[in-house]
Amino acid sequence: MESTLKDLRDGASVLHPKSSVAGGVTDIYGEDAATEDQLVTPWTFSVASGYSLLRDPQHNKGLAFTERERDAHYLCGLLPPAIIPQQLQEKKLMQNIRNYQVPLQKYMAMMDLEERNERLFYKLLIDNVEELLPIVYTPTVGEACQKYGSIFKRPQGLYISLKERGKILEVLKNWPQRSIQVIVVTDGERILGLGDLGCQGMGIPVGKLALYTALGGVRPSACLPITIDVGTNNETLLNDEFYIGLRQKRATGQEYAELLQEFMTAVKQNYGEKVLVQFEDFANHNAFELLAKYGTTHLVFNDDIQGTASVVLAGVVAALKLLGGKLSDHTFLFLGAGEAGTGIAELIALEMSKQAKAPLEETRKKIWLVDSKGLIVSSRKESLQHFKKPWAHEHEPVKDLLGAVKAIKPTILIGSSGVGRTFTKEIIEALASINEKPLIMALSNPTSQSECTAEEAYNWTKGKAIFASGSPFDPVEYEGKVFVPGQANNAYIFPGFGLGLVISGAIRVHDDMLLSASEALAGQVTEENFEKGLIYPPFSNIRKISANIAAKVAAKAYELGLATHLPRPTDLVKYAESCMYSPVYRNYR
Ligand SMILES: NC(=O)C1=CN([C@@H]2O[C@H](COP(=O)(O)OP(=O)(O)OC[C@H]3O[C@@H](n4cnc5c(N)ncnc54)[C@H](OP(=O)(O)O)[C@@H]3O)[C@@H](O)[C@H]2O)C=CC1
Ligand SMILES: CC(=O)C(=O)O
Ligand SMILES: [Mg+2]
Repeated sequence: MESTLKDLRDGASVLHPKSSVAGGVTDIYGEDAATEDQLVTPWTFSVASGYSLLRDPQHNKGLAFTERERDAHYLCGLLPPAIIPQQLQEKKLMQNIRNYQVPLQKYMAMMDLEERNERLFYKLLIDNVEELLPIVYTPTVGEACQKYGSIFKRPQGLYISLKERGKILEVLKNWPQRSIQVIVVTDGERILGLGDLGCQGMGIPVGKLALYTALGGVRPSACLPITIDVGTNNETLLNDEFYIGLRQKRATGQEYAELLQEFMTAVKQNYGEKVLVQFEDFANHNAFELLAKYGTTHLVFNDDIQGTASVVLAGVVAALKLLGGKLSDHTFLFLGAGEAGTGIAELIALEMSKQAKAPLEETRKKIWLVDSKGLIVSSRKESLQHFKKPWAHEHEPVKDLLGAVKAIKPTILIGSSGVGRTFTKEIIEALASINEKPLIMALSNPTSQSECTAEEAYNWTKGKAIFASGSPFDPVEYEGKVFVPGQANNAYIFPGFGLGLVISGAIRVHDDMLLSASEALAGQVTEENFEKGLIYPPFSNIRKISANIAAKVAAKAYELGLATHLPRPTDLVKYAESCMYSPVYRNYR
């Protein structure tokens, strides 16, 4: 009864849902503390063996089960005689995956593997990250979301729709894992640059969380993908007989806000204050508001606004080695003034203001944005959405990007419009005529929405450009020289960033943590990378990179008094590494 006494000492009620029962096991869902008329979830736990062990993806090892394990766990006869170690299983599966010609087939093979044998899935992803990232993540995940209704086999993650209004807490309790550390949630309204994919956006939280584990080392059982289904305005999906979501137009206004409020409250109630909620691919009319509203009460992070800002700032800071000058010596022009565009602009302005000890209002003036109506200027201020207003500088109206390049003369051009091929030959040539080495970042995903291709960037600048894109491009040969494009994607940041929050027990996200993550990433670019024209390190080193990011983010959390994991570990890099999930098979007793 020790913990019950402790609860009483702490002033908690004996019926507190987190109270412990005899034996010291935490009664997480309050089954034992509930009164007879309260509803409880009848969870049971058992040791998997025999046939069910082979069908349990968390514990299945396939042909890697040893003789002793086969004897001890009733597996004899259920497997052919060969014993194949994990390394060889990996070799065979990589061969199978390479045999598929179509990326979506590779995606489906990877998802099947995840459902069959989770550790082997992560072993493949970690060891072959550069090859498999474009499969489980952008660009293929975009196509998977578009076709989710047809390729859907088994549900992954939690679906919370308007039908669950009033019982979201109960829905959360249906999820088998209880110690959740990271939730990635979408409402599917702005999936990459592909627009409203409704409930089929689930591929994104699933993919992002696979990266949380593979790239950042957060345990898979601590990750929870969620899609909030409030309907879709995508007519094609509404008329698609295989569509898996609610067949109605999107709920908005109070109805939407109340569902999100119930969700955020239930999440905190169920998982506590330290669970990280990552908002992903919400449309900007909700994204900024949700971040502002819940940023003061929950541990929330918007990957599109904040993660993207941190990764782009890192790339720009690294690129200064090639471009020369300080951050404040450069002039930035964005195509796209939404979540990504204004999020990046704000973090660059913040870093500039810290470096130059200048007011934010001043440093913002080095940054210009173009939206679908042209250059954002002061005469448009009244009609602008709130997140664009800080960027409405004094200038005469300019109707398009070409005009803006000529008028503003940027040194750095950033695409965050979600619209493919908007960096035309004329625009890139105009940029190259102003700059010895223009930095071009075409951030929009997937590949079809990239503002230009790597080949276009190098050809149209006659090999002068430093180029990075949101989705990967192959190296390009121009006049006998090979140019390696970098990948400016928030996947460099969010896994390490989240790990840093988790290991420090952070309770809030602070902008200074984004700057720390950025600094850590920029610091990982080597001379060898620079020589190839790269402004990001290769993804093959991502676990080391993530540990460094996590350590810097955690250090900042401690410095700001936002960390609850005490005492602070002395060597945070080593500590981060020691916390990272390993996909190597465990031995069974
Ligand atoms: N590489 C990475 O890590 C990331 C990439 N992205 C990508 O960035 C893109 C945009 O995302 P996000 O910022 O969230 O989207 P938003 O919808 O918030 O913003 C899009 C912006 O682009 C503008 N725009 C759209 N079409 C045009 C056009 N033809 N000409 C000029 N401007 C245009 C919009 O103008 P208006 O406001 O007038 O409608 C809006 O300002 C997506 O493709 C996404 O995949 C996002 C996050 C991370
Ligand atoms: C990468 C990402 O988060 C996006 O394109 O939305
Ligand atoms: Mg996103």
